[in-house]
Amino acid sequence: MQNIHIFDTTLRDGEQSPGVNLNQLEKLEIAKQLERFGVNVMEAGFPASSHGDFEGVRTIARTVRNASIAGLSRATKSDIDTSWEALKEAEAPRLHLFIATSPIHMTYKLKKSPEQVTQLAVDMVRYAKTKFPQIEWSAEDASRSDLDFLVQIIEKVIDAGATVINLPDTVGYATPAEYGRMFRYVKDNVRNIHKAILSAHCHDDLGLAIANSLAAIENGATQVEGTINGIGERAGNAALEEFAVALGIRRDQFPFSTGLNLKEIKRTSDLVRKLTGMPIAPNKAVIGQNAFAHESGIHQDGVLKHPQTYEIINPSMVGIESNELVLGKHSGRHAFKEKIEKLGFSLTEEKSEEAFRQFKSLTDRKKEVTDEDLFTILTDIQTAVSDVKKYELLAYQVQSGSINLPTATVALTTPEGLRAETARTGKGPVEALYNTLEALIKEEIHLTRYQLSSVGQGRDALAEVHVKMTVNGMPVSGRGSSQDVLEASAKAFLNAVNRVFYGQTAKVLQTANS
Ligand SMILES: CC(=O)SCCNC(=O)CCNC(=O)[C@H](O)C(C)(C)COP(=O)(O)OP(=O)(O)OC[C@H]1O[C@@H](n2cnc3c(N)ncnc32)[C@H](O)[C@@H]1OP(=O)(O)O
Ligand SMILES: CC(C)C(=O)C(=O)O
Repeated sequence: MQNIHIFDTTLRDGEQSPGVNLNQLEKLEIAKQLERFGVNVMEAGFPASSHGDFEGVRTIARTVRNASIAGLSRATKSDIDTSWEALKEAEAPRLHLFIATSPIHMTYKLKKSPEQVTQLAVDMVRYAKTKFPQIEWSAEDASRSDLDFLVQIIEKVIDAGATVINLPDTVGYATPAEYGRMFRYVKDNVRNIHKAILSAHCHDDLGLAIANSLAAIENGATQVEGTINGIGERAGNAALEEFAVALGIRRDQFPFSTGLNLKEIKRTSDLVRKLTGMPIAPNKAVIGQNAFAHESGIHQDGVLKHPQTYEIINPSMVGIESNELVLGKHSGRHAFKEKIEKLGFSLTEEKSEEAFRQFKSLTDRKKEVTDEDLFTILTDIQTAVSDVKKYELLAYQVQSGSINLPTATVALTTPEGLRAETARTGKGPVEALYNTLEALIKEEIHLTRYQLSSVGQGRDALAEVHVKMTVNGMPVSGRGSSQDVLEASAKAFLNAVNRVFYGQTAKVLQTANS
């Protein structure tokens, strides 16, 4: 059976989703989970785009050992040099070099003729080959490019040393038949194509990203690129979990295998959702909340009689188990540590102790502590930046009702280590709380998005808040969780503000300052 290489770009194209900005610890946590999921290549970022991205890529290159690490680069020597500096310590570094090949991109964006683009592509692949063992070359906007021009330029970049040829549907314009035809044409007409792997990279503007990826592998592609939860520019990229499950369920139609461990899908998806703050539609295929729910009587009757009447995917295939009850009030450190490992976390002694403290405090307030609760606590602790000065919540109180004006009182420590407290009113309890926090933090803050969701089900579910805001004009996001909605809201607010004080938001800082 033909094996398909999986190239994950959650940390690069996925991070290009509007409003998503991951710090280094968050990127690293996702990278480690992608490694567990079994991707062959992970694109860790675009090193030349900012200092923060450079550091993020370098950290991942130094840490992840079981996947090739790629970095995106324009066709310029300085982008290539920066990428090499970020990637050189990876086990299997890969440069992802791109340049657009469609008439519209060459004429209006690059302002170059096809001959100039060809020369630049060849020169830069040759230059990159002096550093990188693996070069993936992408013909940006391939699906709107002239096929014979594609054939010519691909032959030349392979001769120059490219080992992977990626043909992206950059703007999600292609239909499956067209996209498949392009791969067939390239496969049949590029003289030296046997020296390279052909790769598909699809966007979902017309909702065809998975259909197009499948058409590509039916026509010669042996690598597929995509992101977890389908996040990415505009309507997003091909969702890798959907692609993997489509192959798993319809092997009769698609006789291809991957090295992915499908049981890691749920965890990978949860982690990406949590850290990016990108919500998942309940009806999203494979990982949406309703993907395995049956509401109507006739369906329920069928499923009770024989699950496969209405259920083509067994939830356990993607790591969704029935909500397991875990550890309680009387559990000790040994059982807790074993549980941490089972959930896939590897914490330092200090972080493990902090997790145990938070777990114990939760068992005082919550009847049932589930795996989902623990996953939330552990993710927050694992990605918390502990060694920087920041704002910390000491205490808060909010009074709210239909008669009095909602009023919040907050006490916090400032990055200088001082205690500050004040009170403000608002139209509702969250606004009162945020007005108070704004009054305490001497920066110009504008909240642009507030999103509240619950982790798990039931009256005592944890609240999770994601916010987006600008701090002194810089866009930044934050998240917080707690059993108390207001505490989760305050934590999310401070988490966003604290990112500004930590170097990992360099990408955001640079963009805003430029
Ligand atoms: C399809 C894709 O997803 S491609 C990847 C897109 N991702 C991103 O853009 C995210 C990161 N980008 C960034 O941080 C910034 O755009 C940077 C740092 C890379 C560049 O910033 P700036 O130098 O300010 O340039 P800006 O983004 O405004 O314009 C891009 C320039 O690169 C050129 N360019 C675009 N693609 C390429 C390429 N593949 N090779 C060489 N040059 C290119 C453009 O023509 C333009 O050049 P010009 O200034 O001579 O007109
Ligand atoms: C850089 C390339 C591969 C890309 O992201 C696209 O064309 O969508």
